[in-house]
Amino acid sequence: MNQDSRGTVSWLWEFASPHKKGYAASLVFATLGVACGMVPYFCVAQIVIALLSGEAAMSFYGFYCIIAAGAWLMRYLFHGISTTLSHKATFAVISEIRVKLTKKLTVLPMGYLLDTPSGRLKNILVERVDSIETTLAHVVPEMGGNVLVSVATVIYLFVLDWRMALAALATLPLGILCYLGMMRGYEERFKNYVEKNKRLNDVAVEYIGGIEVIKAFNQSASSYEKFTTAAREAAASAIDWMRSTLPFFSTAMSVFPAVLVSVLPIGTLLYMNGSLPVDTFLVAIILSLGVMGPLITTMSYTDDIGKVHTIVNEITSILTQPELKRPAADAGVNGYDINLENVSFAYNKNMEKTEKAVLKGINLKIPACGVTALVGPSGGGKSTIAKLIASLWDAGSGKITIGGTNVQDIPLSQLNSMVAYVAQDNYLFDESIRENIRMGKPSASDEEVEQAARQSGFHDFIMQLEHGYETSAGGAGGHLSGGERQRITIARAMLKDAPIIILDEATAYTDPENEAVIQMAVSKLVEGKTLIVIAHRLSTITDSDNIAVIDNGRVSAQGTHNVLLETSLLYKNMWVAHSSAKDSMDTNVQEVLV
Ligand SMILES: Nc1ncnc2c1ncn2[C@@H]1O[C@H](COP(=O)(O)OP(=O)(O)OP(=O)(O)O)[C@@H](O)[C@H]1O
Repeated sequence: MNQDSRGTVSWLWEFASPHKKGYAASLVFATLGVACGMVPYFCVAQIVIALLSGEAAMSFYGFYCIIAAGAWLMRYLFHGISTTLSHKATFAVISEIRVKLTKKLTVLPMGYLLDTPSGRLKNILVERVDSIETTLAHVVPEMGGNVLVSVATVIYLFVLDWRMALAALATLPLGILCYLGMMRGYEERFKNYVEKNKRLNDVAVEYIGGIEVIKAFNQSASSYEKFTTAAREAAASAIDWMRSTLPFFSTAMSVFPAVLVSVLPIGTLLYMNGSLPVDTFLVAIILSLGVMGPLITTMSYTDDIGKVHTIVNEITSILTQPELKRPAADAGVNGYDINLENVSFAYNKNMEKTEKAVLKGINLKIPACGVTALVGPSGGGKSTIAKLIASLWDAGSGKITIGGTNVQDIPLSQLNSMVAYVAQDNYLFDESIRENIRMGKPSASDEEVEQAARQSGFHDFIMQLEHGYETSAGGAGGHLSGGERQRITIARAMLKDAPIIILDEATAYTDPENEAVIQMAVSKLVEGKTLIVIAHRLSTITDSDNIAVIDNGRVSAQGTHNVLLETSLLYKNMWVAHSSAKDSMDTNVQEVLV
């Protein structure tokens, strides 16, 4: 999945380097903190030596007690400063990563977004990005500081007496072996845990999103089972991860501090044969106890290092996805006529050149300032044409031009400002109707929003709702009917005031009476614009300047309604079928009324 061969460290550096000053300062304070934490051990060593040598002056002991207490306080002060600095930098990094990810999502082809379950994307955006916090805010400064102080103390012990230094480090190899045991297969197990949790997220989102269908078709048992299976697998992966980690971890934690097992007998032996002064012996005992604290802290971060590769891979799997390639600078566009030249396309790239392609060499001229309708059998490729014009995907071969410029040479932001695309199921956010309409033009005032709704013929309808414009549209527009949602998305597109408007079955959920009202309002509003309408109800597009019949990925005929009735058998059949369905519906209605 990851397209980039860069290593984890290189990515972490890219994320963290804008805040390197904060991390460097945090590392300095962390080192000072750990160093201060070692000072009391030195003080205790001095006090014990003085006691043994018969030192009687209380001021001597008082001095070292004050130094020890002061250093202990400073340790927490420096640690506090260090962790504040590292967290400040890390939360900025996390926010920058999230901004990068969300920006990236806007320039990725729709195919990638549709093929990736939304639970998975949410999991990466929220949980995975969050889990980078431990690595950056703790591992970098605290592990760094602890390593530096441990190494300095061990060097000091070697200077004092190399034999006692080795004795102090005697438990280290066993402890390291335990850690190596813990780290064997650690990454795979963590990866498995992450994968299983992603699956759980996917299934949970699917379960909640499809709850209506599940209930309607009495699928609760099997759907719930899918959910519980995913939950069980996620739990099992966590248990497997912990089970193979904890025994090694606990052993390491018991072995590391057991320094006296080696220091005491070896030190006593050397002291007895007269080659180790008593004060050196005592200092070695105290420092060997002191050095294990930072070493254990250092080791405890190794599992975070084991996780970070998987976490970074998850994040970069989105960041390295190939984008829709577009130039940065605005392109010159000479008008708003649209031209498709020999355009072929397949959702699955491998099928681009086969009969299974969705579009197979489409040639279509859509003049500016007019209404072009795309009609044809279901699955013929009408919506796909609209989506390629709106640059939701790139054409596989051939080219699409707007005002003579290839859409692939137009930056997405410029294209987005030129095209308003209203699909059958446009998303409404869990905000008021007013805010949902305002999304068409974020700078619009309340009056402009209401004006757009009024001009689109929706104002009265909105005012009839319980809270008027402040009525919540609900998550995914769930509080409104299909027709109501479509009216809001049309008002949103009208407010955008783009020169090219695509209505892809945008009134399919609306009843015929309201559809006629909407169409009249829309046709007034789009004067002078390029309007593309995709419709199944042929009666709604008979007045179009240009109608293209799309069948099986090809343009099978083109012309006005009357011309097509003469020249296209497919169109004529569709018209006859539509008219007779309409007639029989009208008769049924009349029969019911009688
Ligand atoms: N995201 C997608 N991934 C894979 N195949 C897709 C995708 N979207 C559409 N298709 C397929 O592409 C073909 C053309 O679909 P398209 O929606 O363009 O047809 P349409 O003419 O607009 O149909 P309808 O009138 O039913 O909306 C269909 O076979 C459809 O299954």
